[in-house]
Amino acid sequence: AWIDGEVLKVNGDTITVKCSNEKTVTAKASHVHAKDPEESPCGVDDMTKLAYLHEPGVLQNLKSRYDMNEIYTYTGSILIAVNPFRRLPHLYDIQMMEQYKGADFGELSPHPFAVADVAYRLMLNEGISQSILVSGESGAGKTESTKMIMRYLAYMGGKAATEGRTVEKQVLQSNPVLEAFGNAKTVRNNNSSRFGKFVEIQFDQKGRISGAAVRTYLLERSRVCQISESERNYHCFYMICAGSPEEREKYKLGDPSTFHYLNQSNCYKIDGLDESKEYLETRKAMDIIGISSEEQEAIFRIVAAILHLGNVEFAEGDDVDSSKPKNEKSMFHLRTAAELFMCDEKALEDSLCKRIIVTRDENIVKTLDAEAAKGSRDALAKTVYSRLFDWLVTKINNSIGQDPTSKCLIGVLDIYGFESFKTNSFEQFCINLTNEKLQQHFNQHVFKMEQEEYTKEEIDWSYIEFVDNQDILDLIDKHCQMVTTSILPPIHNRE
Ligand SMILES: Nc1ncnc2c1ncn2[C@@H]1O[C@H](COP(=O)(O)OP(=O)(O)OP(=O)(O)O)[C@@H](O)[C@H]1O
Repeated sequence: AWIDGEVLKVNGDTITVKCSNEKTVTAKASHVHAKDPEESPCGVDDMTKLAYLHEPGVLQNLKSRYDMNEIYTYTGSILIAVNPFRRLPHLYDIQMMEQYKGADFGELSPHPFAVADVAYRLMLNEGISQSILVSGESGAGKTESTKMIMRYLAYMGGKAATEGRTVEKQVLQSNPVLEAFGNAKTVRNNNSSRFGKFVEIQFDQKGRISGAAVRTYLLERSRVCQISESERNYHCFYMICAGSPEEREKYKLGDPSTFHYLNQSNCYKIDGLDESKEYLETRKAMDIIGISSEEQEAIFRIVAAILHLGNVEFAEGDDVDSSKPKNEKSMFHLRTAAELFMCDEKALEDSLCKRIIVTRDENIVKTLDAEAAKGSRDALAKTVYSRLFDWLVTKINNSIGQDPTSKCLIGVLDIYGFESFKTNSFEQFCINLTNEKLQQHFNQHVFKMEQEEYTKEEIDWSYIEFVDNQDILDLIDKHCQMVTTSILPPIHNRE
């Protein structure tokens, strides 16, 4: 970390500093940064007001503010949020929304409501659609910030005292449903979104919410079958295991530890989270969105079926390179999965233990060995789950409904940030590439376009050095396009 100090001696490009931890250090001048001796201990609410804008200055400012419970800071029109890791309800209540309503940007303390308010006013006054990008690494607080922004927009654009399901209520209630199926506990975040989303809120000419749509990206499918230490599978699996005794009986469910897809990590509970309560809340949210009880029943049947599917193990079959369910226990889970999927048990078994190769003249059935059958089982579980997720999103969109006459919308992009694990897969590659693209968008708008404008208007300014990642993007983007067109089958066949 950076440390405070007092300069004792300057010798060419080396500087000797007496640090606040009493150590004396000699360092290269480029590694030492100036500090404003008159800087306020409370920091500044906009980084552009800092006398010296460099990394230690920015970090020091954020820390000073955080120590005073100020978790938000501006850098011009960008809002930086530092995760408080504790509830701060007073920051987000109705009185707070009232205060930010129509207030000039920068007049009040930095806040997501202020960003949402600017977007709302610009949309109303200039008739131009707006987008708010929320980015940061896992656990930084993106989803929480997105929810605040959506709450504010729902407050501003809500219809007063309307009975029943209003669009804004439906939009807000889509969060718990998406979170139940798309969020999971990770090492860094107990409620980590394992998908990206772009929420579009449409408004009529009077600025009232008239429709909405949620677009989701890159659901982490591998988690359905494989979880690392200290992590969990998607919340909905644990919720259904905590359902009422009748439901557990109906779905033939037991403790999460009895299911292979849940017991790989020895982590079942999340502190302070009551799974059975969450389950009821999710059901309630589904009611509000307009998912019928039959549909809800079908959704949870599939969730339970996936758990049973994961418990089907395979043994060598009678023929060479063939397989069959390992024992009576596996047969039970296969039967239950088939019942819940409402499909033929034999057909399900065949789909796991055999593969059909389609040639021009005939269909050849090839048996699979036990290892390959396990692969088919996992592929089926992942595919069914991701289709269930996509179906839910479509259902949410159909229920909320879009307004074909709407001219303006505000989009909020909440997409997961850079990830780097011990072992990284294709999923991390896609996530990081997306983030690089967002960074490029940011570079374009904040540096490139701004500086071009300065040059055009012949304003005297000093060029800001920034790392431009365009070369990397071109390398991957163009290379990927070549690979995609030359080798890979269409997306839906690419298990
Ligand atoms: N403004 C806030 N007030 C209170 N708690 C917060 C706030 N922001 C974040 N948190 C806490 O931090 C946790 C992680 O935040 P969040 O889920 O928003 O992170 P994220 O950036 O969306 O992470 P991921 O990319 O993993 O989904 C939340 O569950 C919440 O406990």
